[in-house]
Amino acid sequence: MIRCIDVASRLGARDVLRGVSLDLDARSVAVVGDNGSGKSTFARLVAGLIRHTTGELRVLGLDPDRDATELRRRVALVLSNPDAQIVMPTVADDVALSLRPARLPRAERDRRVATALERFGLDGLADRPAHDLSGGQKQLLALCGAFVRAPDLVVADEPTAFLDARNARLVSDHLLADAGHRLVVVTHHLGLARRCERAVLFSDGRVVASGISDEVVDAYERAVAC
Ligand SMILES: Nc1ncnc2c1ncn2[C@@H]1O[C@H](COP(=O)(O)OP(=O)(O)OP(=O)(O)O)[C@@H](O)[C@H]1O
Repeated sequence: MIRCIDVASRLGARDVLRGVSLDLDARSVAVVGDNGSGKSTFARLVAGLIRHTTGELRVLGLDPDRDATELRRRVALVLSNPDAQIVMPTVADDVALSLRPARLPRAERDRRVATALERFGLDGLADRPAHDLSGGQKQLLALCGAFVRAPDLVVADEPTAFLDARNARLVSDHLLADAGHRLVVVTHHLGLARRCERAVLFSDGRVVASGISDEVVDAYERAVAC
């Protein structure tokens, strides 16, 4: 799913990621580490939002430099702040916006939006103003907008950050569901990280551990306890 060979990312005057080499072929990968360790930068690289400076990167076999359009079509990004992702006035219109690039016939677009809203329990809220939703409902709306496109890879950056335990569980269940997509999730929620197949631990812009998620999270917890 993701292959990095000695990848570096320089943002402004800073080398934010350095010497990142990874070969990840799991259905779900958690990205963990301290604040400022480079997790979000890694997520943005994988989603094609920013370019790496040196090294070789492949995501779903695609080269983000050469295949940027294809990468954006196949990868959906979900951020921790759902307000930042709401563009359209109503819930249904906001989800439909994600399908605009697909140029579907109106009936097909409406059908897919309705199915997605139902899947995320938002079908009763289709005509509500999107900004009036609760924090948890907005995060579900952001997920809905990502999943309606049937992406091959979902990259989620702290998707449970503002959620209560119930909604965090709901969002995690949707992200981890076996629905034909792969997942890369940046999270400080180590329970969610442990539910992923693999995990990567970042420290100061470098990968310091990668492998079975329980083992990587154990290593992180030991490092934090020191
Ligand atoms: N556009 C930028 N220009 C310069 N420095 C940046 C930029 N974006 C991020 N950084 C720096 O890169 C480092 C890593 O940031 P990043 O957001 O990837 O960390 P993170 O591990 O996701 O942190 P957190 O857990 O706090 O969200 C930080 O020191 C940050 O200040």
